[in-house]
Formats: sequence, structure tokens, C-alpha cells
Amino acid sequence: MSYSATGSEDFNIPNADYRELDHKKLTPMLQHYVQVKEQYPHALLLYRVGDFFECFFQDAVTLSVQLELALTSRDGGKEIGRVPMTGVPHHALERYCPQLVEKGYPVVVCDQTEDAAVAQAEKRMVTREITKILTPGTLTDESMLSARQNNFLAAVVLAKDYWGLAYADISTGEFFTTQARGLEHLHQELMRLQPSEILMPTDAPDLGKMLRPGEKSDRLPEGLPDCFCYSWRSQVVFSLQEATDRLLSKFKVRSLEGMGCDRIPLGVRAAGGLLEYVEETQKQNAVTLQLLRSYSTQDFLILDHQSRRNLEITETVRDRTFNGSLLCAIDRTLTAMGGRALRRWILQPLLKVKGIEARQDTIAELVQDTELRDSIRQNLRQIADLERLTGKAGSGSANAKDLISLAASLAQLPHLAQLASQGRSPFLRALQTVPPELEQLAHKIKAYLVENPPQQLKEGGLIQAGVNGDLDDMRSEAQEDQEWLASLETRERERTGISNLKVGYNKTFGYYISIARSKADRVPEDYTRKQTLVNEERYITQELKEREARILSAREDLNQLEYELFVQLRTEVGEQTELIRSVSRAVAAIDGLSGLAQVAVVQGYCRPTLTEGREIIIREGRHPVVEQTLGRPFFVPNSTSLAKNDKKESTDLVILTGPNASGKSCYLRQVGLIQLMAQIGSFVPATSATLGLCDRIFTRVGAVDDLATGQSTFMVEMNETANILNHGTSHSLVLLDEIGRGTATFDGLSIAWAVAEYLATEIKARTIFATHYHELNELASILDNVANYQVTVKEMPDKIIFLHQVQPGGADKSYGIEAGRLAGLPKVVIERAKQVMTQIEQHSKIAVGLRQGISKS
Ligand SMILES: Nc1ncnc2c1ncn2[C@@H]1O[C@H](COP(=O)(O)OP(=O)(O)OP(=O)(O)O)[C@@H](O)[C@H]1O
Repeated sequence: MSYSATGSEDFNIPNADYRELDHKKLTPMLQHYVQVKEQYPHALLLYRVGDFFECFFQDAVTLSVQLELALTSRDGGKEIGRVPMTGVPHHALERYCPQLVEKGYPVVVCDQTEDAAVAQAEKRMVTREITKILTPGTLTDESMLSARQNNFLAAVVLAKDYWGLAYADISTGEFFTTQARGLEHLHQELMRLQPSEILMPTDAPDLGKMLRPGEKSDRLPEGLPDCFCYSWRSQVVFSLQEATDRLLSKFKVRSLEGMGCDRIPLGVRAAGGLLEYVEETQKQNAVTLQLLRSYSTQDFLILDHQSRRNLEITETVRDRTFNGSLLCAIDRTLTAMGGRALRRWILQPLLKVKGIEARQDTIAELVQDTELRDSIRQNLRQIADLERLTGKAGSGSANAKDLISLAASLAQLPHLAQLASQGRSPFLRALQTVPPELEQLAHKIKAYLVENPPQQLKEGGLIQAGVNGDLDDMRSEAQEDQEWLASLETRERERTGISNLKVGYNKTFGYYISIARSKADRVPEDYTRKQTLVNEERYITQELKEREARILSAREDLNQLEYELFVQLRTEVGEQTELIRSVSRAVAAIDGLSGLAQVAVVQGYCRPTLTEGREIIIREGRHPVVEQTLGRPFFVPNSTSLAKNDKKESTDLVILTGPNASGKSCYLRQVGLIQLMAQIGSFVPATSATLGLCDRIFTRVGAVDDLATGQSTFMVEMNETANILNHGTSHSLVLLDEIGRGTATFDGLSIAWAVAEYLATEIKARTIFATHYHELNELASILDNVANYQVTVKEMPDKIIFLHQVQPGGADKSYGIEAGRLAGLPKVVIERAKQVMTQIEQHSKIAVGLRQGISKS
């Protein structure tokens, strides 16, 4: 029996399933708990009771398992008995919620919305309301988000082989949609975006259920990755009509044409469904999304998930850390917005020379003008995350410190604009004027709020003097009250003759007069004793109580007025969200580009020339990550020349041989990374480079068993190779590091040969094929567009020196046996291996010739 999506059902625990209980017999509080729970049966409900947020019934069991907390129980009602309960202290909510959401549990927080003492005095249950709904894709709290990474919520609509995909980051407002064909393509797009949550329309009954990463389900369409969270949503909100209406009314437009969505109905349906989810989960926060924009996956270089992984673009293959990735090596951005922009660029390299050159021009300008670059970067250091701060202001969750930080950042913009005006390139020009409204807004915030406001918004101390006349009057009255209290102390000391008499205040008893117990016999008759402590007695007087009522209600009014003034200001900031975000985008771009300029200067990169042709000509190229790890002087640069325009010499496919650890993989990846960097507009680690644009970069690098899908090393390798042969074009770059090693030598060699031949003759993709099969060197004598290269080593009597130099020519021998000797294999084994090799070589001379008589189909 399925009970709830919230995990590990355990019906051995009595009363874990609330549905089996007679709700009327539950205590009033638990009846309310169940009412709220029934609205969100698939979320974990955290319910405020005193100083704790508690879960009851099955949720309590789940919570205790997931957070390793003690499972306790509570009286559920006279005829019910004890029911399971687990809780977390209220102040620890922010610590625990992210853990739960990360594990794929949606969380609903039901908090007390009034002072419990008031309800207690009136002998009724304290009022509680849902204050937060947290799901992985709809987080907005900074503490739960990674500053330099987007947090995407996605929605998918499938119609046979076609699909629509919408995604949004509700903390920054980005909102995009697209439509295309082929599930494999959708798989790739999702892997690029790495959404925290994907919404899927379904007609199944358990709407709202969330599939956690790795969880299996028959309802997840085949071909979609199971490494994400999926939330099942009603199909109704994904219908074209409802989705269209929702989008038109949200963005207050008459047609979808302006968003470029009129011809992508599946994209519209996905976007509408996504918007409904945001509205549903963010009732408390008015989320400001930017106008929906459509895009085409064909506008960007395609880098499938495998290749992104193999080239270690955003994380390393071995331990999946950021350190050691390309992004880490070239990210010198100084703002969170710039960091996110660079990550987006690197995952979406461009396909048009014009767009690439616009970025290059700006980098070039900043490379040349050190002073301008330094000043801009100095300025950027002082700019906070405007995109997210303004989002918080718009949704009403920003506090006063957030607004101060926003104002300080906005105040930097005119200076940044003035610096940008010294430049001529497109991205600098885009920043030259900062809308005057933003400057005024910064001034206003600074004039309104005190310099160092408290975190709390309802306890006063936020607004400066002189902002509001009423507030100033109330403050001077409060001041008078303070003076009255001080004078009361003096008066009473004189009257009683007790020199250490004090006037004090606490939340429970209000104002009191405190007297040391040793002096208690001198207390006047009009004092009423209120509380006895170890060393002191506390009293009140009629006069003090009367004054207290006035002071407290005045203070409440004062705090309320401050809060209202703050909310007004925050709303004003929220109204400028769109403007602030458009400037933020320009700032993010300048940050990304000045960071790339910085790394280009420090690491000695060059500006590549991009062409519409096919050539890949790199002089003295370096691997951007390895050279930083080894240190520049220790890295041996190598050149590359593929598909030169001069047809006679043109090489499409390079067979690269060389002993183990000589540097084949490093060279292969270096070429891929240089091409990728060039297509995001970056300068590249080389002396010079002329690069024809690539439509795709494919890599096939030493596979590991894919235990999760039960595929062998060899099958993984063959799948990846099939993908390359089926999708590669003459404008693709193909990097193959060993093919056919996972099977018998002759099988492997035969497949490797056939693949290389097909790539060189049919696809004519620019290819580097690293291999230990030097038999493949034969191909170069048969095909004009194949060339042999080797990574050289120097053989010494007792060791091999790796020169890491790539030079023309095939390796005439392999060093496997030599490596075995150096590793300490017994002499007799080495000698025997040499004998066997001589025998094999004599009997296996390859004379394959060219493919004949087999048609492509
Ligand atoms: N151009 C270079 N300059 C300096 N060091 C290099 C260079 N290329 C590679 N290396 C160093 O050599 C090591 C081995 O390189 P790599 O893994 O590319 O070898 P390989 O030929 O692919 O080996 P195998 O055939 O065993 O896979 C790298 O970790 C790197 O430190």
C-alpha cells in the first residue's frame, strides 16, 4: 500500500498512518495538522509547536530516518493513544530544510502567526498558517542556493517524438522555453541545465508526488535521465489554452508572438505549466519572472553530457570536484552574477562568428588596457548579487540589510558606467549609461535606512531620523518616556533612600522596580511585589503600570510605522526589478569578460581567429588546466593542423600513437578545450589559432563500466561510438581516445579501423584518434586526409623519458613490454613476451586496403 511520497513507510509503528484514524478523535491540534497535511499529502509538513517544528505520523518516521533524529511520540487523543512525533528546534529550521530538500523532499512549513501568549490568554489554539513551501526547484533563500550557480526549475511536455521544455530560475527571474524533436536531444538539454526539479504533466491520481533522484518509476518516459527530481502535475494546467491564457495574463501581453513562442505550442504548454507551479508554491512571495524568451537548441554548439564530462568542463571526472575543471581554471569573475553567466556561456558555446567576436573585442580591449581592466575589476568587487537581491525585494522577502547592500551596489554603477565609457567594444558600450532612476533609488535607500540595520523588521531601529514626521514625533515621545523612567529611578532612590534601586524591564512582567532583598524592609507601602529572585525583589507601582501601558503601545505603534515605511521602500525597489536586472545582465557580462581578459593576460592566451571554414590550426597550444597544475614552464606546448584550407595537404583525421602516459589524452583534450573556449569568445592557451566553427564536439574517452544501467565497458564504448558516427558532420570535432580495447584484440582493431575509415571518408569530421593499435598507421598510406602523429619519448637504458612532444609520424613500436619491465615484471616473463610479440608480428601483417562493395545504408 502506498502511503505517501515522503518515503520509508513503516506501518509497524502504531498510528503512523493518520488516514486509518478517526480524525474526530484526534486532539484539536492534530486535527488541524491533518487538515493541512491533506492539502499537501506528498510533502513533509513541519508544524510549529512551541519552540519546535514537529512532524507527526509517517512524516515523523521519515524525518527521524532522514535527519537521524530520535523518534518520539505524543498523545494523539484519549481514544487514539500515542502517535509518532519528531521535531527540530525552530531556530534550526534553516539548517534542516535544505538537507531535506536536497534529498528530494518537498517541505511545507506551518508556523504560528500570532503570539502564543495571546491565544493562551484567550484559552484557544494558537493560529498557524503555511508560511513556506520549499521544493528543490523553487528555493529563493540565499542560504539554500549556490551563489555562482543557477537553480533551475524545468517543465517538460512530450508529444510523440516532439517535446517542449521550459525552465526558470525564480531567484534571478530567468525564464526560457524551447521546442524540438528527439528525446535524446531533450536528454542532452536537461543534462546541460541540471535542473533541481522537473515538472511532468500526468493523468495519474497521485498528483504532487515527487520522484527523487535515482528513484525508479514506470511513469518516467524512457529516455529521460533519472538523476533528477520529477514532480507530477495535473495535465490540465499544461493544456495549450490554459497555458497560453496564464502566460498572456502574467506578462500582460496580447499575443505570444513577441516572446517568439507563437509557433512552439509544446514550449508554451511547458512554460504555462511551470508558471502555474510557481504561482502555487510561491503564494507568499510575489515572484518576479522576466518576460518569457524562446530559444533554439540549434543556436549553440552541441556538447553532449559524455563530452562535457570527459572534457571536465565544470567538474572533474574522478571526484566530481570543481577544482581541476576548465571552469575553475578560467573563472576569474568577481560577482556571483558574473560567475553564473560564465557557467552558462561555457555550457552553451556559440555558433556565430559575430557573437563570438563581440565578446572577443571586449576581452581584447580589456587585455590591452591594464588600467581600465584593473579599475573595472576593483569596482566589480563591490557589487553584490543584484539579480537575486532585487528578486527578494520584489517578492517581499528582502530585509533591511539586503536593501542596504543593494543600494551600495547600485551606487557603484555610475562609476562603472563612467569607466565603461572609456571603451569602444559592444559590451562596454552596453554599460555606458546607468538609468538615473537606479541612482536615485540608491540615494533614497541610503537616506531612508540606518547604516547598520538589524535583521528583524518588526522591532524598529530601521529608519533614519528626518524621513517621516510622524515617526520623528513618536520617537521624541519615546525619548521622553525613557527620560521619565530615568527620572523615576532617581526619584524613587531619593524617596526610599535605597541607593541601588533600579528600574528594569522584561518581556513577561513588563517594567518593574528592583530592590536588593536585604533592603526589602525599606520598601514603601505603595509598592506591590511581583516577583522574588535569589537576591532581589521586583515591585510595580500604579504610576509605573499606567505609564508602561502607554510606553508599550507607543513602542508598538512606532515599530509598526517603521515596518510600514520599510515595506513601502521595499515595494518601490521591487518595482524596479526589471530595470535592475537588465543592468545586472550587462554587469554580469562585463564581469565574465574582464575575468577572461584577466586569465588571458596572466596565462598568456592569444585571440583566436574564428572562421566559417573547417580548419583547426593551433600553434603551440596548451591544456588550460594541466598547464596551471604543472606550472607554465613545465608544460610542453604542441601544435595542431587539421583540415587546412589548402586542399592538397588537408588532414581530417590524425592517428595519434605513443606509449602510455606520454600525453595522448592530454593533447586530445587540449584541442577540444581550445575549440570550446574559442566558441565562448575566450582567448585560448596558444601562440596563435585559426579555428573553423564546430557544430559539435564529440569525445570518446576510456569508458568505465556503467553499473547503474548494467552496461559493460565495451557496450558503453560502442554506444558512444555509434552516437558519434550517427550524428557527426564535417563541421564536428571528434576526439577519440582508444576504441575497441574492451574486446579481443582483433575485434577491437577491426572496429577501430572501420570507425576511423568511416570518419575520414564518409563524415570527414575533424578527428584525432589516439590509439595503441599502431596498425592503424597504415590508413595514412591509403587515405590522403589521414596523417600519423606520435607523442615522442626518449629511450634510455633503464628508463623512458617522456618528452610530451607531438610530432609527425607513427610510433614504430609500442612500449608496453618496456613499461612492464620498468614496473618489475619477472625477467623471464618479459623475455617471453618479446618472443610472443615477434611471432604475432610475423603472422599478422595487415593489408586491409580500402572499403569496397559496402554501401553506406
Ligand atoms: N604537453 C605536456 N607537457 C607536460 N606534461 C604533460 C603533457 N602532456 C601530458 N603531460 C603529463 O603526462 C601525464 C600523462 O598524460 P596522458 O594521460 O595524456 O597520457 P596518455 O598518453 O594518454 O596515457 P595512456 O595511454 O596511458 O592513457 C599527464 O598527467 C600530464 O601530467
